[in-house]
Amino acid sequence: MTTTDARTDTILTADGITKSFGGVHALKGASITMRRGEVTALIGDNGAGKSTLVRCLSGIHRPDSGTITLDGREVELGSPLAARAHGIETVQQNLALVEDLTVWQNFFVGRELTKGIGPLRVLDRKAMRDQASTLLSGLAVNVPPVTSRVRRLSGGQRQAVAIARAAGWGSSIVIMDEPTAALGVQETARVEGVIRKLQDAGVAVLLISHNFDQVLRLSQHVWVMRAGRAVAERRADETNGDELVALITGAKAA
Ligand SMILES: Nc1ncnc2c1ncn2[C@@H]1O[C@H](COP(=O)(O)OP(=O)(O)OP(=O)(O)O)[C@@H](O)[C@H]1O
Repeated sequence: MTTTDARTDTILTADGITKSFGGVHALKGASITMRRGEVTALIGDNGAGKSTLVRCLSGIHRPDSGTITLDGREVELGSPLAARAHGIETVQQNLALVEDLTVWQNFFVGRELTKGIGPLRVLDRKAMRDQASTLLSGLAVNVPPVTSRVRRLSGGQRQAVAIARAAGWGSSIVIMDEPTAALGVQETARVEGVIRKLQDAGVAVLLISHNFDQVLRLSQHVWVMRAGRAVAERRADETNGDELVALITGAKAA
C-alpha cells in the first residue's frame, strides 16, 4: 500500500495560539499545520495576524496561550535561538544581511568556523568560503563569488542569499515573510527557484505572501487567516484566486 498517513507527514502544529498586545487581540486561537517537504502558504488581509503567528513560531513572540508541536513533541520557542535549536529558521523581512561583509561572512556571522587548538585557534576562512559556495550552488543560487560584498548584490540575489543562509544550518523549517514583495519578475522567479529547491531538499517552508499567483504556484497547502484565526485550509491544486479572496474577506464561509 502506498497511502500516506497525513499525520505522519506533519512536522509542525500550532494549536489555539493567542497573543494580545495591550487591548489588541492579534491572535484569537490560531491553529495551523505544516507538512514535511511542503510549502505551506499563509495568507490573509492586513492585520489578520500572519506576522504575529510566524513571530510566535520564530521565537520572537511568546504566545499567551496555545501549543506548538514539532515532530509530535510540544516545544517552547522562548527565543529565536530556541526556535533555531529546534530547526526553525526565519528569513527576516529586512533580510538581516550585513552590507559591508562578503556573502560568505554573512553566512557565518555569529557562528564562525575555527581551526587549530587552544590559543592557536584561528578563523577557518577557507572552510567558511567553501561551505557557503557549496550551499549556494546546491540551491542553484546564482550569485557573484562568495567573496563579493553583499552591497553589490541585487535585491533578488540578497533574498536568495538570506534564504540559503537560513537553510544552511540543517533547518527543517524555514519561515519567509513576503520574500518577493520588493522584487521584479525575473528576481521573483529566481527566489521562487530557491524556495522550490529547499522543498526538494525536504525542508518545510512557511510562506507569507499577498501574491495569490505565487501562492498557487509554489505551495501545496494554503491557510487563510482572518481576524486572528486561521479560518480555512485549502490544497493549492483544489482552489483558486477567487475562492481565496472570498475566504480572506469572509464572503465565503470556510
Ligand atoms: N507589537 C505589536 N504591538 C501592538 N500591536 C501589534 C503588534 N504587532 C501586531 N500588532 C497588531 O496585531 C494585529 C495583527 O497584526 P499582524 O502584523 O500580525 O497582521 P498581518 O496579517 O501580518 O498583517 P500585514 O499583512 O499587514 O503584515 C494588527 O492589528 C496589528 O496592528
